[in-house]
Amino acid sequence: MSKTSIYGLTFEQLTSWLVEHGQKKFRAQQVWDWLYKKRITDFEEMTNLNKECLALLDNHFYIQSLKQAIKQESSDGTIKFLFELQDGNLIETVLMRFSYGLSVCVTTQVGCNIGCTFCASGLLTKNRDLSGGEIVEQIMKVQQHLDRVGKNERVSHIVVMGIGEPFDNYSNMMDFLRVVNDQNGLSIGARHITVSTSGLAHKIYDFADEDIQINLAVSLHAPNNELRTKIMKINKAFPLEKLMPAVDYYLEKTNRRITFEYILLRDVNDHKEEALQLVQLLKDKRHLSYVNLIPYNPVDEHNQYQRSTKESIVKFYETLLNNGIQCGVRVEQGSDIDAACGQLRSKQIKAKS
Ligand SMILES: C[S@@+](CC[C@H](N)C(=O)[O-])C[C@H]1O[C@@H](n2cnc3c(N)ncnc32)[C@H](O)[C@@H]1O
Ligand code: SF4
Repeated sequence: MSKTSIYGLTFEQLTSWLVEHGQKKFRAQQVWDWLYKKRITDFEEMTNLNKECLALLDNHFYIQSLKQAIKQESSDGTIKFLFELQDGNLIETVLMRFSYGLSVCVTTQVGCNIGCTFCASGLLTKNRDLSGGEIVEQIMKVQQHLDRVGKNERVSHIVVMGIGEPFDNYSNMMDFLRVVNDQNGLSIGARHITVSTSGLAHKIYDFADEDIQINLAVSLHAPNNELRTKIMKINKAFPLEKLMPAVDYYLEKTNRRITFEYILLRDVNDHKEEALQLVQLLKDKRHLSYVNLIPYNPVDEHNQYQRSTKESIVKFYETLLNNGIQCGVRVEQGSDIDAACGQLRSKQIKAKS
């Protein structure tokens, strides 16, 4: 029987599993305290569990499987981790420091099949989905790094914006969200967690119907179908006529704000014309919309794109703002390391091949 990651179980799943295996319900809280409060990595350290329970856990689960392959530290405090999974695949996880706290960007898939034309993550097609446990373990590895540094710092925010399309790995992503949000464990507030999608409209409906208050970001990047299809192939399957009704459903159902991500690509989508089209697209939902303008992180393989000039970024921002659209320009993190998501992984794979 092959073991699975204990991080992949929600509190309810662990409780039922323990009860089914003849253990008392309260053991679940003991196990979670060891995992998420004391953050141990070996079942033997769970000293208040009886031998039978320890053997049971040890026979069915493991705690950690990710190996740190590379750690790059930026002068601004950003740390990028490259982890090797049990099967040898590589993934990235990033720790970022903001005035409001420490945020971790997690990966949900090994590669990505959506293949956006500007993204390093999509350079290598998807090998497989990550399990819920493998996504949770990324947070635990970063938290354990912080524990070792010893400044009593805690991961306070999560962005599901690493390699992969989270809505293409929906149920594992939801298990992950339930584990990290659970008050019995890490208790990271739902409003401190953001999931970003390239726009899988049917899953936006599902996400709106979930009983959890996680923030949603939609990678828009263009205000019309022609341009969006050029930049993002996914727009063929989910054009704006499908995406925007899903967005409207989400807003109506949750009454929570959506962030629209918009990478500014020089002379591609950064003119006044596109800014005005974006205003039109969002004007009926501007009270619940926020546009995050993202300076493009150059990727060698996508050299058809350049970062917009500072001047055009400011003009685009002002056009949105003057027309009543709430917006901001993303503060860059880790620009002196392989900052674009998926870049460190693809470089490492190229170097090995
Ligand atoms: C890597 S994706 C992962 C989440 C999801 N697949 C999505 O596309 O929203 C997270 C965000 O990074 C952005 N991104 C990808 N490549 C980028 C680059 N080279 N420079 C800046 N942002 C980039 C994406 O457009 C998206 O908004
Ligand atoms: S931007 Fe998101 S969806 Fe597009 S290729 Fe990159 S990870 Fe995949």
